[in-house]
Parts: sequence; structure tokens; C-alpha cells
Amino acid sequence: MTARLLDGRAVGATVRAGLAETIAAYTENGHRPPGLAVVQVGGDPASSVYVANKRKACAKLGIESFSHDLKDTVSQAELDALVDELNEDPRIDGILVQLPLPEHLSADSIINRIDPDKDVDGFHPTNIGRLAIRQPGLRPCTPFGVMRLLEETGRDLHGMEAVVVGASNIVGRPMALELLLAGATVTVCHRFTEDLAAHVRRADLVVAAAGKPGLVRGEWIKGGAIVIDVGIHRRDDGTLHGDVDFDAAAERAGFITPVPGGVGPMTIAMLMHNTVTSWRRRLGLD
Ligand SMILES: Nc1nc(=O)c2c([nH]1)NC[C@@H]1CN(c3ccc(C(=O)N[C@@H](CCC(=O)O)C(=O)O)cc3)C=[N+]21
Ligand SMILES: [Mg+2]
Repeated sequence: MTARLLDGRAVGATVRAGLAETIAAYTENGHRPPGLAVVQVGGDPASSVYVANKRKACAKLGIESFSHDLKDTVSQAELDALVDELNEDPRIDGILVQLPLPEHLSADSIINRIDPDKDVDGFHPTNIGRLAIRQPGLRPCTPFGVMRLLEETGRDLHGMEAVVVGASNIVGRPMALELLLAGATVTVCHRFTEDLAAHVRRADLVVAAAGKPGLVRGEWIKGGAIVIDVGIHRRDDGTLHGDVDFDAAAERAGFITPVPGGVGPMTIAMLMHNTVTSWRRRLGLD
């Protein structure tokens, strides 16, 4: 392997340590701690593990977490009422409603209902709009985490040919906006793209976020390119894999993220970052 690893666990830990310091400095001066509300609907085991990890990460930093575990039979009206209550609660700086939601509930309507200044996922149309016009509010966590990882490469993104594979609301599209604002020339590939290989072969930076295991082949990677893998898939043997054929890509890339241990831990770190940003703004600390 020739690529250098972009270690999301290590960079995420650095981000979290910085946040812990900020929180300690202000709470020692008598300010209330940051508060994050985590709403989970139904008891999906994978989701529960993930939510429990977020709570632990919060506690370690000095963020107070408020858990709301709702039955999967909860009505839209009840969920709406909870979001309204959390929007008004002065102890709460961030609201995260774990997705996906059961079929009978509308994720769009919940995302739209969350106060954009408490939308620590960065999913609200206001926050996506702010990003699009370079007035970032709360930035979507996964693309934000990727931008933080890219800093580790020390490379200048200006003029770089960046190819984003996947155009989802929560990763691909905001990722393209982030890279555009950073000065890259951005191509977004998606299900209707005719020759994915041709686009990837030109890329100095590839962000794979299609949700298809092994979609991006190692032989497509340009020598020295940066490869960021947002995909996460569990095989029957329990091992995790991304959207990139890692072993072959690592032979050619300059930098590459592993799965696990790459983008995933950065997403959580940036969720904490957004919670602290929202808290500072709410307390007038900036
Ligand atoms: N409102 C909302 N916001 C989210 O941000 C959100 C969500 N809903 N629903 C579920 C997805 C999934 N997601 C992950 C974040 C980090 C890891 C992560 O840290 N993964 C570890 C591996 C974990 C393992 O071992 O299973 C890694 O990549 O190293 C995984 C998954 C955030 N999500
Ligand atoms: Mg797609």
C-alpha cells in the first residue's frame, strides 16, 4: 500500500478534545453546559447502539444529553409536539431525530419543524440554503467532517478536480457545495451518470457516497489522488466495507480513508462541534 491513511478516529479525537476544553472553560465560569436532545423512534438495535455511542461521546465532553425514546407507533402529531417542546427548551442547543423514521412518519416534515439554529445535523432547508450562498450556519456533519479530514492532507483544494459520487440530500449534494466553496472544480456523479469510471479517472479528489459496496474500483484512481469513502456496509461475516475497493485504491491513492475508522467518527465529532457552535451562539459567547 502506498497511500497515507486519513485516520478519522484520531482526527475526531483531536476535534473532541478541543471542544471539551472550550466547554470546560465556559462552564467553569458558571455557564450552563451545552445540551443535545436525541430522539429515537422505535427500537432498531443497530440504531440503538449508534444512539448510545452518541450519548457516551456527549458525556465525555461535558455535553448534557436528553434522550427521547419513542415507540414506533408514535403519531406524527406526537412527534411534532415533542420537537416543538425541544425547540422552546432553553437547556437544549441541538436536536437530532435519528433517521430513518418508520414509514408512517415524514422525515421531511420533522426536519422542517426543527429550529434551524438547533438543527445540529445541518439537514434543514435553511441550513442547506445558507451553505449554498456561503453564509454557513450549522453545516451537515458528514461533509463538514470530510472537510476537516481534507485539512490533514495539507493540500490546497483550489482548482482541484473533485468528483463526488452520489447526490443525496445529506451527503453528496452538501459535499459538492462544501468543495465548491473551497475552490475545487466539482463534478457530481449519480445513478444517471453514463461513464462513472471516466469521471473518477480524472479526479484529484474522489468522495464516494453512493451507498453501493465496492462501486469505486481501485484501477480508476488517479495516482496520488485523495480518496474519501463515506460508504459503510456490513458483510455477513460482520466486517465493514465502504463504497471503494480499498486494497486496490490504496495502491494508487496519495491519501485514503479506511472503513471503519475514517469518515464515520468524523460525523460524530462534527455533530458535537455543531452542538457547541449552537450553544456558544445561544449564550452569546462568540
Ligand atoms: N439524524 C441523523 N443523523 C445522523 O448523523 C445519522 C442518522 N440520523 N441516522 C443514521 C446515520 C448513520 N450515522 C453514522 C455515523 C457514524 C458512524 C460511525 O462512526 N461508524 C464507525 C463504525 C461503527 C461500527 O463499528 O458499526 C466507523 O465508520 O468507524 C456510523 C454511522 C449517522 N447517521
Ligand atoms: Mg446515487
